[in-house]
Amino acid sequence: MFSATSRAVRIGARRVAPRAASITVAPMPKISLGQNTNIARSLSSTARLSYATTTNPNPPLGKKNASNETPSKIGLIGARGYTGQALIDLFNDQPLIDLRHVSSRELAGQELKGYTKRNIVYENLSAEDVAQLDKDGKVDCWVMALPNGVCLPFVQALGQSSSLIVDLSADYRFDDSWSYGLPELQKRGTIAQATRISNPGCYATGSQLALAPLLEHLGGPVNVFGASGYSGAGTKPSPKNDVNLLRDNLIPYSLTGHIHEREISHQLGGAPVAFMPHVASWFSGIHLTINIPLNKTMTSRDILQIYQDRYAGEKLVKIVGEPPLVKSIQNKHHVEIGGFAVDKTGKRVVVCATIDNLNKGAATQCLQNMNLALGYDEYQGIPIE
Ligand SMILES: NC(=O)C1=CN([C@@H]2O[C@H](COP(=O)(O)OP(=O)(O)OC[C@H]3O[C@@H](n4cnc5c(N)ncnc54)[C@H](OP(=O)(O)O)[C@@H]3O)[C@@H](O)[C@H]2O)C=CC1
Ligand SMILES: CC(=O)N[C@@H](CCC(=O)OP(=O)(O)O)C(=O)O
Repeated sequence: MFSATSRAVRIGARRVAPRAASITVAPMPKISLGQNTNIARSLSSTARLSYATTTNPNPPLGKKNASNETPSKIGLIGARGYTGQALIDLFNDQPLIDLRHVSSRELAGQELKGYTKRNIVYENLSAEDVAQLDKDGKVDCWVMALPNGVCLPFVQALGQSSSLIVDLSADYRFDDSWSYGLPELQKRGTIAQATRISNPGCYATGSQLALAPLLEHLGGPVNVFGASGYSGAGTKPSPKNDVNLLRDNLIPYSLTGHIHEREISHQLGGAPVAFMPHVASWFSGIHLTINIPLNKTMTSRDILQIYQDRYAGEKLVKIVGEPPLVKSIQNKHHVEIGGFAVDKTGKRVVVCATIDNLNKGAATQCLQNMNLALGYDEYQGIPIE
C-alpha cells in the first residue's frame, strides 16, 4: 500500500506534490466583464446604488487589536498532518508565536523539522498530558489539527481553561458556545474576545466568501460545484488521496449532504445550498463554480462592484474580473473571486472562487483567528500578495 504521508515533499516553506501526473490546463478564453449578459446596461445610477453595498461592514481591526507584544506559547495536536505542517510553516514566520509542543503518535521522539525558532521533539500527548501542561502554564493556546470526531477528549480535559483553543475539524462548527472564525464575515471583535474558536471548512470558506455579497439578492437555491486537490482528504490513505486512481481522473463524492453544504447554509442564515464536491489529481487548491439565481435583474458590472465594495480593505480576498484559476492559488494565502457571468435574463449569475485548502482553507485562517484572539495584528506572519 502506498503511503500518503510521503506524498507531500516540503521544500522550505513550500509544499510540493509528488509528480503523479502531468496535467495540461487548457488556456482559458478571455471573458470580458458583461460579455455574458444581454440585460440592459441602462439601469440608472440610483437603481444601481439600491443594491450596491457601499462599504465593507466588517473591516479589519488593524492596530486596534494589535496591542499585545508578548509571545504566546502554542501546543499543536495533530502536527504530522497536512494542516499541521502548513501551520508549522506559518508559525515559524510569526515572531509572537512560540511553538512549544507538537503532538503526533507516528512521529513521537523525532525532531521537528522546518521550525527554526527552537528545537522541538514530537511527543505523543494524551488528553491528560495536555491538561497537565495547560495547568502548569506551559501553553497559552492549543491548536487541534485532528480528524473529525477525535478532539473531544482533549477539549474535555482542558475543561474551563482560559487558554485559547482553535479547532480545525468540523466538530464545533455548529456549536453556539464556540466562535466560528471566518474573520472577513464574522464580527472580528467577537473572534478577538473568544477562547474557543472553530475554524471553518475549506470549501465552506471559499463558498461563503463567494456568496455573502449577494445574499440579499438570492432568488432561489444556490448550486456549488467544487473540485479539490487531494490534500483535502488528509494523509490517511483512501480512494480520495490515491494518486493512481486520481491520475487523469475526477472523483465525485458526497454528492448530497456533505457537511460543508450544511455549514455554508447554516452560516448564511439558512440560504438553500446544494454542494457537489469532487477530488482531483492536483495536490492543493480548490476551484468552486457557483450558480446563483437572482431575485432581480442585475448586470455583471454591478455585481462586480458589489463584491469590490464588500471586500474593500480585505487583504486575503481578491476580486478579479476573469474566472480565477486553481493553478494560481496553490501555496497562496488569499481567496480569489471572479467570473460574474450573468445570463441573458439578468437573473442568474455564475461566480467562481479559488482557495488553497491548506492555507486560507485551514492554516492561514487558523493563524488569522489566533492573531485576533491573542491580541496581535490579524495578518502578522501571513504572506500578503
Ligand atoms: N486537509 C485540508 O485541506 C483541510 C482539513 N481540515 C480539517 O483539519 C483537520 C486535520 O486535517 P488534515 O491535516 O488534512 O489531516 P491529516 O490526516 O493529514 O492529519 C491528521 C493528524 O491527526 C493525527 N491523528 C489522526 N488520528 C488521530 C487520533 N485518533 N488521535 C490523535 N491524533 C490523531 C495524525 O497524526 P498521528 O497519526 O501521527 O498521530 C495527524 O497529525 C481535519 O479535521 C480536517 O477535516 C480543514 C480544512 C482543510
Ligand atoms: C477532498 C476532501 O476530501 N476534502 C475534505 C474537506 C476538508 C475539510 O475542510 O474538512 P473538514 O470540514 O472535515 O474540516 C472533505 O470533503 O471532507
